[in-house]
Amino acid sequence: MIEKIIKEHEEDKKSMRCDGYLGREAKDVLHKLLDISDDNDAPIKLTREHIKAFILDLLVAGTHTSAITVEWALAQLINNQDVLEKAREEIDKIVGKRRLVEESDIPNLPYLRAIVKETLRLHPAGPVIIRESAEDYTIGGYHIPAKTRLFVNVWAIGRDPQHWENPFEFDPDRFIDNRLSKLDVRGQHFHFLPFGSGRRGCTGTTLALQVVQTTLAMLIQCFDFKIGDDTNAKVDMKEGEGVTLPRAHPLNFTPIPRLDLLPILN
Ligand code: HEM
Repeated sequence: MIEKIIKEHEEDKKSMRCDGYLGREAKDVLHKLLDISDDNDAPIKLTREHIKAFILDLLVAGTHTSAITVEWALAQLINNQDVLEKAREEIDKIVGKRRLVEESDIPNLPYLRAIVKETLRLHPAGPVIIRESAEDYTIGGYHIPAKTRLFVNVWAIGRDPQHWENPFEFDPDRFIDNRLSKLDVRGQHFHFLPFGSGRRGCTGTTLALQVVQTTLAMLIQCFDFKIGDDTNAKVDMKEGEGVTLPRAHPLNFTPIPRLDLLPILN
């Protein structure tokens, strides 16, 4: 599949179909990688293998993780209707009902951002991060020899009662109205590491946040969510198995439009 996409991009390049070649379409990241690989003066020679590995990395690391985070967030919102209502009020007040939420609205939607943080705390799509000790070290009374494989349980840290009040409650307000409001997702606070930390931390954090926050905001803005016929039905929150902490069961619900979508989409 990736070979086919690369070949199509090479054709674009030959027929000068995109921006910088002829000015019609913008170049995407693959066009730019091909440009670099054709550049004989580049400090590092980018091979086809490098390009394939890079694209695969983005697909593997970037798609399922973001999709699962949106799915867990929706499940939590369906089970916590008061939180859903509050998020909807915020979006209706800041964005209104005549246009869709856009990425540029996100800085003005603190409660929505808190919902995503709270989702990442309880359901980190990277539940375990892995390191190797560079040298001998003693920490917390444990001696760790050099070259030991270390597993950091991000999932358990996010639920640790020593760091979180009512850790099992889905409570986005914890990130708004107390000392946790400054708590960031980018690995500066070691009791909250949804994107890891340090030089091997997630390179896609900014993109992931934009995608997850905007997607979730649009869903909240446009739909009510109904499970079966019982208005009080709750979503089963059982976790499944897998490196990205998927749900045990797919999230099945009926989206009920709450806005007149056609004029908005037009
Ligand atoms: C909600 C979505 C995402 C979550 C929760 C997430 C989480 C993580 C975590 C926990 C790590 C390991 C960090 C560490 O070991 O310190 C990681 C690594 C990585 N992520 Fe993400 N990620 C997400 C989305 C993305 C996206 C959208 C991309 C790119 C398109 C991406 C690209 C990567 C890459 C390339 C690495 C490996 C970095 C390295 O080893 O140097 N991730 N991610």
